[in-house]
Amino acid sequence: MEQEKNVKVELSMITKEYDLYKKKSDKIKSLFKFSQKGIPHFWSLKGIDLKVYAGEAVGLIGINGSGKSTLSNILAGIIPQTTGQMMIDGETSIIAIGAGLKPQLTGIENIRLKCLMSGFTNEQIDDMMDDIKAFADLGDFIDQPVKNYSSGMRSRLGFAIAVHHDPDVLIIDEALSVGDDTFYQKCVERILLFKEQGKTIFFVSHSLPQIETLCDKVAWIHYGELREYGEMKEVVANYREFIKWFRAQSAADKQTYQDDYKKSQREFNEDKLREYALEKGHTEEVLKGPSMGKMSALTKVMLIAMIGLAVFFGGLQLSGHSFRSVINAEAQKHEQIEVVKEIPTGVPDETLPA
Ligand SMILES: Nc1ncnc2c1ncn2[C@@H]1O[C@H](COP(=O)(O)OP(=O)(O)OP(=O)(O)O)[C@@H](O)[C@H]1O
Repeated sequence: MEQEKNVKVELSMITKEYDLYKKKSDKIKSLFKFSQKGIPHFWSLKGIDLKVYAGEAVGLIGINGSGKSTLSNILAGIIPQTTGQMMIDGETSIIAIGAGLKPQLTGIENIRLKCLMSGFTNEQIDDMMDDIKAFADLGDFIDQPVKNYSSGMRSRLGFAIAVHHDPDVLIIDEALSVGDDTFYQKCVERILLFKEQGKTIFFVSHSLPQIETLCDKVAWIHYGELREYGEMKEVVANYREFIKWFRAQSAADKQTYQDDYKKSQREFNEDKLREYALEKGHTEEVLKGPSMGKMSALTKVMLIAMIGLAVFFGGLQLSGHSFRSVINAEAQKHEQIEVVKEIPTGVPDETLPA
């Protein structure tokens, strides 16, 4: 029975909204504006619900730009969702081509860096190093900077590091599409072993045969929406039908279809999201996001006040009088006995009387 299974990942109304600034300076200017009016928005994800159990491998499919990588990056904690709730039971690790690898560092240095960042000690890394090197099977290239690697070699290194981290949730974003057959087989075996161990796998791929080999369930993302989620065979069959239908359309009709969906992603907003959430039986609570999504008006007021104070004190300093000396001059002028001693300007002022 499904209820008895262990829920590993639960997403409720996950959205990702991007502000489409024309210039970098517009982004800075927006920090000082209280209204977001006039800034075009784009909702890459429009409220994704997903419940995944231990030991399941879930394929994420969809046409280009549908939101697969956005979702996998949110799952991996690389980017925050704008709104929505995400529960992940355990550690996640993502393998995407080159993700998280430092191009200037060698393969060995990248292994050490990523392992240290994940909390392993140098001794533990020494113990794991030979296994990781063997899995990556890069020969002498392991001592070369990663910037000299092909995409397949980067994928090998990323895969080797990630599987040795032994994550509870493994996210593979197109990383298998660039490897050769031998490496692909090795990864497939490892992924199947992970499944047996009750780990959860998200697998992003345009290759339906790969999805069919590895996945139990499939989430079909379509222009930011979860169009279908269910048993692999059924969803893949429906997706194939859609692709066939889409390819049969004229160039003009394809364009209109895409334009309409993109328009709806630009015109999506909080009201529509609320309506959609309630329709799906969620409460308002679920619409909250991680607080880092957007700056609130209060945060903006505080930021502007702090910048104002910095400019004010900086101005006093620049004009040759520190804030402290101005206060003391004022105090002496009014024959006050108290000497202001400790107003922290951060800059020592030798001109002050002791
Ligand atoms: N930083 C960003 N700013 C604005 N829009 C973005 C940003 N990142 C992604 N997008 C948009 O979000 C949508 C989803 O992108 P995403 O990369 O998740 O799609 P995808 O399904 O992984 O595509 P592909 O199959 O081509 O890799 C796209 O329309 C993309 O243009």
